[in-house]
Amino acid sequence: MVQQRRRQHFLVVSLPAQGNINPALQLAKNLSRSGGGGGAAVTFATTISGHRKMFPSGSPPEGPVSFLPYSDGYDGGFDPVTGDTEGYMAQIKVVGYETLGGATRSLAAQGRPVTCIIYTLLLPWAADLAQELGVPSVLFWIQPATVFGVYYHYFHGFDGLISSHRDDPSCPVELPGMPRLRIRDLPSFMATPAAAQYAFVLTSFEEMFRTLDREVVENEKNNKKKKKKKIKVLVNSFEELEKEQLAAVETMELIPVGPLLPSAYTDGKNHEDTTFGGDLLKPDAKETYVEWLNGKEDRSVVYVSFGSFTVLPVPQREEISRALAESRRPFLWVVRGGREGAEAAAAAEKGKLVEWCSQVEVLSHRAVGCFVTHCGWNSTVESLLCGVPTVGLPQWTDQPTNARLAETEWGVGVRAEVNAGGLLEAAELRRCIELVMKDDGEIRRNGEAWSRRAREAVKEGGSSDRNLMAFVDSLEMAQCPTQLDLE
Ligand SMILES: O=c1ccn([C@@H]2O[C@H](COP(=O)(O)OP(=O)(O)O[C@H]3O[C@H](CO)[C@@H](O)[C@H](O)[C@H]3O)[C@@H](O)[C@H]2O)c(=O)[nH]1
Repeated sequence: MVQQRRRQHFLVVSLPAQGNINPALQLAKNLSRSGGGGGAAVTFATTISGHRKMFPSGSPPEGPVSFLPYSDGYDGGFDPVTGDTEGYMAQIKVVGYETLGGATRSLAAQGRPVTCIIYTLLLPWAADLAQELGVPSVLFWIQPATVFGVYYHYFHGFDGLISSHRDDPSCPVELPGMPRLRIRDLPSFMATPAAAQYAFVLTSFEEMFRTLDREVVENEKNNKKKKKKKIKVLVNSFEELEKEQLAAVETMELIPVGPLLPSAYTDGKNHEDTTFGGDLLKPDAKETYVEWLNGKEDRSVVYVSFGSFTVLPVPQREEISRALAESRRPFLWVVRGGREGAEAAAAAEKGKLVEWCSQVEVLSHRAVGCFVTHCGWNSTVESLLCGVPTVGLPQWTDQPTNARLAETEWGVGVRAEVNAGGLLEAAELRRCIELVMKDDGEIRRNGEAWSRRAREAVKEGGSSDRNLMAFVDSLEMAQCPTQLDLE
C-alpha cells in the first residue's frame, strides 16, 4: 500500500509587531524548504498596515513565501502605546476573522487551498477560523517553553496562589516541570497588576489556552482507539535549552524548532538569507554602524537595545547614557523615541547612536562583546546563538522570566538590579557590563558553549530542523485523503 502525499499550504498569521513578525517570517521560510517535492507552499499574513510598513515600496520581494495582507479594521495603523488596545483586540478579532477568512477562501478558489493555519500570540481567533475552514491549526509560541508552562499552570489552578503572593517579589514559585522561579521572575501580567491598557493581555492568553484545551478534548474524542496523540505547539526554542519544560504539559507536544534566525547566521549555507525580511522601522544606513564596527577590536563593543516596543523614560536614559559615556568601552545604542536623556552618550566620541539596525548582523559581528537588553525572547535567542553575553534590564511581559533563565539556568548573562524607585543606576550598569565582558569569565565560556549547541540544533539535520520536517510529515500523513492500493 502506498500513501499519496498532499503538498501542504501553510498560512502563517502574525500580529503586526516586530517581535512576532521576525520569528514567524523565519518559520515561514523554513517551512517552505520542508516536505518532499519542492517544498511546501507558504503564505504569510499580517495586517494591511503592518504589510505596508514591511514593504514601503508596495510589493514584497520574489521568494518562496507569498504575502497576504488582511484588514484588522485599522488600515491606517494602530499605535499600541497611545491607542485603545482592548478595543483594538476586539476589532481585529471580528474584522481579521472576516477578512482573513475571505482571503483564504479566495486562495482556495484560485486552486491554492490552505491546508494548515499557524498562528502566533494573541490571535486565538485564527484557530476558530481554521476550524470553520475545516483545516488544522497550530499555535506558534514565540516565547520560551518555560513561559508557556508558567502560563499553562497559572490558568490550570495556580492563579490564586500566585496572585496571593504578588506583594512578595522574592517568594519562591514551584510549578510542575518548571525551574525554580520567584514571583519577580514571572511574566509581568501575572506578577503585578497590569496597567489598565494592557489588562487585556492576560485575558487574551487565557482565551488562547482555553482554545488549546478545547483542541485537547476534541483530539481525545477523535483518537479514542488509537495511541494517544497529543496536540502540537511549535516553539521558538531548542531541545537542549529547555528539555524538561518542553515536556511539562502532558496533553500537548511542544515542538522546538528554533532558534529562528536568518540562515546566513546559523549554518551559513544560505548566504542570501541575511535578514528576517520584515522590518517595520527603517534601519539606519548600514555604513553608519557596520563599517564603524569593522574598525573595532574583537569583543570590545557594548551593544544596547530594548527591542521594538519599549521606549525608556528619560531618567533611565540619562543613567544609561552616563554609564556608557563614563565607560572606557565603545558602544552602539539603539535609541528609540528621540534622544532626550541620551545627550552624554551622543556626545561621546567612542559611541554610536542609531534609531534601528539589523540586530542579528550586529550581534554576529566579531566586535560585539556584550548586549544590554530588555530580554525580549527574540533578543535572548539571538544573543544566545551568537554567543554574546547579556546584561538584562527586563521591563515587562515574559522578559523577567527570560532574564532569570539567562542568568540562572544557562549562565549566559546577569540581571541588573534597579533601585527602590525602579531605576537602573549608572554604577550598577557599569558593574554588570564589566562582569560579563571578562574575557576568561564563566559567563563568556557558557555563552560559547550555548552558541555551539544552538547552531547545532538549527543546522540542517539538527534537532530543530528534524523536528520541523517531522511536524510537516505528520500533517501530510494525517491529512492524506487517498490511499493507492497497488496490489
Ligand atoms: O534595532 C533593532 C532592534 C531590534 N531588532 C529586532 O527586533 C526584534 C525584537 O524582538 P524582541 O527582542 O523579542 O523584543 P520586542 O520587540 O520587545 O518583542 C515583544 O515580543 C516578544 C515575543 O513575544 C517578547 O518576548 C517581548 O518581551 C516583547 O516585548 C528582534 O528580532 C531584533 O533582532 C532589530 O532588528 N533592530
